[in-house]
This record gives sequence, C-alpha cells and structure tokens, in this order.
Amino acid sequence: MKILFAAAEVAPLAKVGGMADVVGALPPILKKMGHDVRIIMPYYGVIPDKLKENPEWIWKGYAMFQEFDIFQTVLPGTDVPLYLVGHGAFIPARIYGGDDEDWRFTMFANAVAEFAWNYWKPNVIHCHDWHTGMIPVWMHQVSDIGTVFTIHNLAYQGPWRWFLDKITWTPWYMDAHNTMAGGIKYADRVNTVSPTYAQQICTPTYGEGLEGLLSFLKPWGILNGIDTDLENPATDTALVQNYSVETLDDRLANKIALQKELGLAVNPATFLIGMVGRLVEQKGLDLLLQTLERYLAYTDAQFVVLGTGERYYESQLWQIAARYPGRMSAQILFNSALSHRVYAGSDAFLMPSRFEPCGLSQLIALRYGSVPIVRRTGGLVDTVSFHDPIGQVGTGFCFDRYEPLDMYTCMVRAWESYRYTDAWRLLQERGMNSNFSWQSSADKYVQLYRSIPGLENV
Ligand SMILES: Nc1ncnc2c1ncn2[C@@H]1O[C@H](COP(=O)(O)OP(=O)(O)O[C@H]2O[C@H](CO)[C@@H](O)[C@H](O)[C@H]2O)[C@@H](O)[C@H]1O
Repeated sequence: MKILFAAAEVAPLAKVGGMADVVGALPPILKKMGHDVRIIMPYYGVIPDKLKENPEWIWKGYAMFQEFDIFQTVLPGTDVPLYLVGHGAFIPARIYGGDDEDWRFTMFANAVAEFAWNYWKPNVIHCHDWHTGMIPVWMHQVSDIGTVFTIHNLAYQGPWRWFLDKITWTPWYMDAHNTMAGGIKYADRVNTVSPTYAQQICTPTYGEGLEGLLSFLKPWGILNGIDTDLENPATDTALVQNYSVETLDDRLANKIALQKELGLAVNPATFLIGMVGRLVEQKGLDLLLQTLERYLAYTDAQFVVLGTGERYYESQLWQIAARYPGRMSAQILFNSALSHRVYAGSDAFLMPSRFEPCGLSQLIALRYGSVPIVRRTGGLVDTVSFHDPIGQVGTGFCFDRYEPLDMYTCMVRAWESYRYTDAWRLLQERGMNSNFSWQSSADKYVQLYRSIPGLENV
C-alpha cells in the first residue's frame, strides 16, 4: 500500500511533543512490513543542521497563490523517503507560534494536497492533528486517495471557518467550523491514540466541543508505542551508566549523576521524583502547584521537572525550586539527552494529566525503571496499572479524581513504598518487562487503512 504521512512535527528533525515521536517511529515499521511509506512535513529553518546531506529539489507547486518547492531526502537513520515543503513562511527556526501560524499550516496542508494530486499519488494520506485537517476535506472529492485522520491533541483545533474562507479554497460541501472538525468529519477513518481516550472524547468532559461529531463517528483507539531501539537504557548514550532489567543495580549510578548534575543533595537513598513534559494545563500543572510545596515539606523526597510551556507554570516551578535548594530542580528547557537522564535517574515519574490521549513519557519511564505516578485518564489507564505489593501485580501508582488531595496521597504512597526495597525492585522489573513496542499498533493501523472501501486488497 502507498501511504503518505503528513504532519507538522517529525522526530528527530522537528519535535515539540509526542506527535513527533509517533510520526518518526511508525513509518519505518510500516515500511519494514512491506508498504511504500513516505513522509511530508514543512522544511523548517531548524532542519538543515540536522541532516547530513542537502535535500534534493524535485518539484515546484502552487498553493494559495504561492509558489512552494518540494525537496526530497530520507528520515535520518531510516530508509523512509521524506519530502520537505519549502516556503518562506517556514524559514524561521520556530515550529509553532507566530501570527502566521494558521496561515502557514493551511498552506502546508494545501501543498500536501497539490503534491498528492500531481506528483506522488498515495492510496492513503495519514494526517495528524489540525495542521493537516483540510487535507481530508479536499480529498473528499477524489475517490482514489483515502484519508486517515489521527487525533493527538483535541485541545488545539486550528483556524476557524471564516478565516479559512478568506485564505484558501473551502469547498461548498465543507460543513465544519474549524480544521480539526473538518479533518474529523471528512476523513475516511478517524482514530486517536488510546482506546480509553477514544471513548472519553465522545463525552462533553473530554470532547472539546466536538463530542457530538465524535460520538457519531466512533473513532478507533490505537495505542501508541515507543521506539524500543531508541529508548533503551542498555544502549542509551546519554546515560552515565547503561543498565537493563538484569543489571538493575547499575541504575543507581544514574541517580547519583543526576543529583550531581542538577545540584540536588547527593544521597542514593532519597526518593527522587521526575517529571518531563510540556508545561501546559493538560499535564496537571495546577494540581502540582497546589501540592508540591506541602509534599516537599512533609517528606524528604527530591523533585526534578524538565519542560517548557506557559510562562506562569515555568515561573512558579522555578520559584518553588529556589525555595527548596538541594531538594528540587526546575529545568525550564527542551533537552532530549537530559530527559533520558531524568527517566534513568528518577525513582518515580509523575504524570497527573487532566487529559491524556496516550502519553509516551510514562512508557519511556516504565522502560527505564522509573515507576509512574499517574492520574487514571486516557492512555494512562491503558498503560499503567495499580501496584499491589501483596499480589505482586501492577506497574505504578494511580489516582482517579482530578483533585490535589488525591494526587498528594498517591505521591505519599509512592514515597512510603519506596522504603520497601524488595517490593520496589519487583515493581520496577514489572514495568521494565512491559511490552510497548510499535509492532501490534502498526498491525492495527494497517487494519484501519484496509477498512477504507477500495483498499481491502491493495
Ligand atoms: N522539555 C523537554 N525536553 C526533552 N524532551 C521532552 C521535553 N518535553 C517533552 N519531551 C518529550 O516529548 C514527549 C512527550 O510525549 P507525550 O506523548 O507524553 O506528550 P504530548 O502531550 O507532547 O503528546 C501528544 O501526542 C502524543 C502522541 O500521540 C500523545 O501520546 C499524548 O497523549 C498527546 O498529548 C516525550 O518523548 C518527552 O520525553
């Protein structure tokens, strides 16, 4: 089958969050399964430095009264062809933000449609989030290109219809008020990235205003995986000491190194909680700000947060860290190597999300032996189970209600459990032995493509 992935983020070339990891990991696996998979993304100013060779110019197209160029290369470390949409709007190094965000991604979507119509015609275009939402709308009028639309983050829905009318061609049949709604309504198949979140978005609490449409369409829920070659503590070059589930004692060197690197009191016995992620409301930052100081005051635990996002959260975390020197570190930056050292050096990993389509951070934490403390929502329900020290089952600490006290209690439970070292080690081992590889999800995506009429036997 010929499959074209279209996305605003693709790891390792342009990454802000988890969507980049998915679009960087799934195509190589589908390719190994024998499909002709290619990726198309904007040619951002950050990309040239990350490529060994200059991409080759292959085609010129027109979209929204603009000329754009298509360059071809391969996704680094793979043999998956990668097309880059070159236009002045993408030259700045930023990926998101800026006054022209709605315009530039609508232009990107338009360029992808032109490319698929005129240069390389796939059987299916796999679109990701609102940036590509207009592609299913336009493709609705051709019968030989199918579309799949994957929701990674329903909270960001893209430009409104009145703005689209001004800048691009919105077909007469388009009956959707923004690009996210358009993608969902007109794609041949819609999915999100975990079974639980697929059900939750059909309700007003999680549907972000699109629950009516979603409950009518019933999206598929296909759990994300992680690249187990890339996210592997046994080979990770960012760590001071590699380890595996068989050599778990070696892991401690990473904790001591992390404490030293971040200026925490060096003590291997101190319970260390890590957190890595975008500092936005979705990630449960308001719960954290209500409880963290009390937690630091009540326990002897240490806390490390790595992330960037909303200024308010960044400055609040930074201020708490300033009040607890040696106990807490706030790293307000994006740094993949450091994130791996946090996964490898922390005892537990906090993810108290308000909503979570799937979540990759908790999967990486499990693989690195950092025990997740999560709110049971979305993909966190599907990937982390209750720790029961008597029955020796479960992989993490979970709480249900989005309430500060519930999170606080859960964090205290984790802190106390850490003192029972034998049970803790078994808990770590169960997490590290969990299987979150991409293969079974890739099989489900192929089923999803094949469920589109006409693609059953391609
Ligand atoms: N400051 C920083 N420095 C280094 N690395 C950082 C970082 N901040 C975040 N990361 C990395 O970015 C990734 C975050 O992925 P997640 O899936 O957990 O969340 P995100 O909300 O971005 O993704 C959205 O899309 C994905 C993919 O579908 C869904 O799993 C998820 O639920 C949805 O919200 C992880 O690999 C993490 O290590």
